[in-house]
Amino acid sequence: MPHTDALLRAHDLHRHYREAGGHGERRVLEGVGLSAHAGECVALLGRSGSGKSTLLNLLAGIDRPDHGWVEIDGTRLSTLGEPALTRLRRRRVGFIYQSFNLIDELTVAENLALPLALDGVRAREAQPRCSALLERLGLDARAEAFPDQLSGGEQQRVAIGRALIHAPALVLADEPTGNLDADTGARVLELLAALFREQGRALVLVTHSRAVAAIADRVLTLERGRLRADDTALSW
Ligand SMILES: Nc1ncnc2c1ncn2[C@@H]1O[C@H](COP(=O)(O)OP(=O)(O)OP(=O)(O)O)[C@@H](O)[C@H]1O
Repeated sequence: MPHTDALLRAHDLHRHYREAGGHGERRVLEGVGLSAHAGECVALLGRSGSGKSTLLNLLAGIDRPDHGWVEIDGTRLSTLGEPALTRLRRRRVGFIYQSFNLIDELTVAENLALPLALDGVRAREAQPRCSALLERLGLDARAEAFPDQLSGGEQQRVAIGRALIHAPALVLADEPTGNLDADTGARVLELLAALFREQGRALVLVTHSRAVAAIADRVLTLERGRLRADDTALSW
């Protein structure tokens, strides 16, 4: 696979934690490599405690590896200081969380526009992008509602929009349908899959669910600190 067009590349990532009490180490990641291209969805499976969140935090530049490197859209995160890393995260990465993480005091439209506002995009430029995306999300009638007036599925649709509005290279999703019932989750997932492919982002999706992993182009399992291709996953 050519590396040049990968939006995400991670090489030989190691992350160890000191055991409680200060003796010994918990070796969570021991040589993880991963890449994702435009329009590609990679699902990460793994038992609880296998290190999925640890890996997502390294890919997002929220945490730094003990060894190895991560590149987003050709920029190696280890070359950036904290302000530049924060800027890159705001511009080039979108996050979708299990618990939606919308801001209660902001309307749907304001939540959606937040990544643009944080990046200094003027309201006049942001507005048409927000309107178009709200329509695509089926939320145009809810633009002025607040998160607590929305269903779980609607809240996650807003969160998906917020993760995509600023045209990130990479979208990281952590159990995006974990708080939704099966039907709502399936519809939200369908929308997520359609949108990120249309827009040519790379999506890394952490999940426990086989149904969720089924939207992925590749399924990888984290086990004993390493990633392995899950050959059975695509034929579930
Ligand atoms: N800051 C930390 N300090 C010490 N140990 C940690 C820290 N963060 C995570 N760990 C340990 O690393 C291991 C992996 O945790 P992680 O949260 O990455 O797993 P996970 O696969 O995301 O689990 P889950 O599916 O339950 O969310 C666990 O044993 C956890 O206790």
